[in-house]
Amino acid sequence: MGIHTQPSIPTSSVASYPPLPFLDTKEGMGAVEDFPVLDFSIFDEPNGISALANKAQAAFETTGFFYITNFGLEDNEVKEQFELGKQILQLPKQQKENYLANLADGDYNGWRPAGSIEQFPGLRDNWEAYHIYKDNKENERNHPAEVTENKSMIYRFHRHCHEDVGSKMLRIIEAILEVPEGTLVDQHGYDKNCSSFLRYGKYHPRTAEDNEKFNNMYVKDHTDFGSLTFLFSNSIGGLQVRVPDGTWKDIPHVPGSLIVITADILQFWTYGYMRSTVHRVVAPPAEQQDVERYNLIYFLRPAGDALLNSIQSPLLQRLGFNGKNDSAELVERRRSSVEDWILKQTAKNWVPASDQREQEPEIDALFKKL
Ligand SMILES: O=C(O)CCC(=O)C(=O)O
Ligand SMILES: [Fe+2]
Repeated sequence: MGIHTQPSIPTSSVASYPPLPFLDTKEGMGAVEDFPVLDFSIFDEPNGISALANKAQAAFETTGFFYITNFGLEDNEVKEQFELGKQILQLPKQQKENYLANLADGDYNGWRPAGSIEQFPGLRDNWEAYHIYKDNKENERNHPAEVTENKSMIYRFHRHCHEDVGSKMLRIIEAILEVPEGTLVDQHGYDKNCSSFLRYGKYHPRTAEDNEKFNNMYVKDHTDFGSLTFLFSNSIGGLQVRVPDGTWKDIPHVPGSLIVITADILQFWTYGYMRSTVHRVVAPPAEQQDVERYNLIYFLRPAGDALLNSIQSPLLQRLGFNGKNDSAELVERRRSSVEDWILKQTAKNWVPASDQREQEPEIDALFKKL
């Protein structure tokens, strides 16, 4: 059914890079009890998938947000990736410019400079990222030596996120939806043409005065565009999730965990039963405010030619998630492909701040009449 266990990643030369500042702080962090932790070590046990499905189901109905532990990568393998990201993003600007992503066309493969988008009128964002798309022919491009020299290590990590963690998570969702094995996994074959990618990100710290000008915001409220997003938890705060009563919760660091964010495609596919997580990044707590905030994220997306049409699920039928009350706009939207949705959403990042939709990700607007 498409789940492949990858061998673990060997320690490479990257391990000798200077370590990142992994700070230990509680300030600004919420309570971990608010979100479930799925222990993947039980996945292959008899009833393991249904136990994990039972644990995840309520989260999918509310925030779409939870953690995974024991996901098959050692702490030092994850740390090695953070360090590699730091190494790439510390390269001189002129060098990174050789690897610019074709952002205007919605293509993130390569370097995305800080300040690419206007966050508030006249004010540009403070984050840059280096993106590595899947190891497929159509994604080939030039990369700095830091990438090419570590290519096999990077792609093994990439594949583990996609084919192991991603497939297991999709299998759990298939169990929740009571659909045949493979219904979702098969739409995410690693060899299919899609825009899944690994992000090495870096937020440049701002002064307290600048933070105030930006309403303390690093990344405004948004949902992610693919199916699932996996963020490797680290101790630098700032990530927040919107909960059903409309308030925001700080996301606590759970050492050794992977943070899961549900993204738009799952909301489309389930007639809105599963919620695309509304999240944002604010300036980290005071004691971390001067720290460069690195992140490491895998964005899992289905094949680009898959449709936004919903899947046939006995659970959804029983619960009445059948699209009967969908707006004409939503019905129309469902006829488009995954690639079309992702490209249109990405393009919106380039809309001037004064014309941007305030406080309401488009997925909220499309589904609010349900
Ligand atoms: O940096 C983070 O914690 C989250 C970033 C994020 O939401 C994104 O890149 O889509
Ligand atoms: Fe996000």
